[in-house]
Amino acid sequence: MTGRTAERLPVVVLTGFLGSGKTTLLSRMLASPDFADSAVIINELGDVGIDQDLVRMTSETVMVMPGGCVCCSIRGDVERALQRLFDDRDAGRIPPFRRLVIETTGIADPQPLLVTLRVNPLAASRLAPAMVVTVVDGILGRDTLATEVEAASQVAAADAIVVSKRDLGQDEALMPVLGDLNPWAGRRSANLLADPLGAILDGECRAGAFLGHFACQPSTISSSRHGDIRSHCLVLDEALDWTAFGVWMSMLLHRHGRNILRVKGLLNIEGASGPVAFHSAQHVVHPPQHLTAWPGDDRRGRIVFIVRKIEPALIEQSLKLFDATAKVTGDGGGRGGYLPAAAGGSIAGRPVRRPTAPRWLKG
Ligand SMILES: Nc1nc2c(ncn2[C@@H]2O[C@H](COP(=O)(O)OP(=O)(O)OP(=O)(O)O)[C@@H](O)[C@H]2O)c(=O)[nH]1
Repeated sequence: MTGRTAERLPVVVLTGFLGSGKTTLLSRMLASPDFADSAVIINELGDVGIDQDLVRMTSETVMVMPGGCVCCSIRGDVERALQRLFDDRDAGRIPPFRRLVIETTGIADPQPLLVTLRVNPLAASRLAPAMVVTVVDGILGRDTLATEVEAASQVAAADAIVVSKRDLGQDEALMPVLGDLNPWAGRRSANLLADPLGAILDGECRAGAFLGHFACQPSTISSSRHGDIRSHCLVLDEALDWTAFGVWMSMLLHRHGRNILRVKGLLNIEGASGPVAFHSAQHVVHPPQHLTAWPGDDRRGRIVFIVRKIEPALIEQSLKLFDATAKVTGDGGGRGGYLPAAAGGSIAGRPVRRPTAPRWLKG
């Protein structure tokens, strides 16, 4: 090994379909001494990122590439991001880092990124061959693999596959499917919220053990692949009524189900002292997390939607209308009917007054 090769930094590409658990795993990694001194590049769909706000709490060197998908429209941005990271590091403008983690968007085919990392001169000279860790949703994974070509490509590219959400009751038929798709990758079943990191990422995956991994295939992707999928970020100046939001979200998922690929929000809820993190992937709504503090000075709520075949403006209009109606109706307004708790959604968990739903939301 030459002196130059010895300086090449390990790089992990963290991929996985929307909502599978990439950011959860990334946050765990960055909190671990094994991954101290990591620089992070996060590629998020949409103009306003949520992930980086959460991840920035655990790492100082986070670079975000919003607004496109790393596998198609912004490949040049990867090269620029790398250049800037190394320039800033060499000039002492950011803390020195000894490894790099790149989190792709949930709908990225990672192959073009891997090609870029191999052929870009800066990457080729400063980075070791990438190690690909693919997170597969333990509940939705099999369905997603059957319908989303990018999800299959993510699994195919993996050196290590982490199957998340074991605690929620994983689909037992998923592992054999993953084995068929990629017999070479190590596979782990995990509860990303609770398992020790060492159990999630076995020895092969840990920092420092990345050299000599795999050769990737040339890309065949075209940018039109994501034609039906759009992301949209809502920034909400005013605090939301939690009950109205829960009812609205339940109706939205009930009505538009599989075409709501992902919802992620940092919500400013009336009466709450900190933000509430909200996640759903397709029809699965995760329990909201009450955070103690906002990641920065901006206290406005923001919700990112990744949808297929839906006009994002309609979502925005209907939420605003719904929330406004809830506020006008108020507790004693008496204009709305009562929803049973089940229809009101597990979020609210109590009977709620239903504001008038826009026709677009009705089934
Ligand atoms: N119970 C449980 N929840 C999990 C697990 N892994 C992830 N989650 C939850 O799943 C939701 C989505 O996780 P994220 O880490 O944001 O998923 P992601 O892959 O980064 O999503 P995108 O950025 O949209 O692609 C969050 O509410 C997590 O807390 C797990 O193993 N168990």
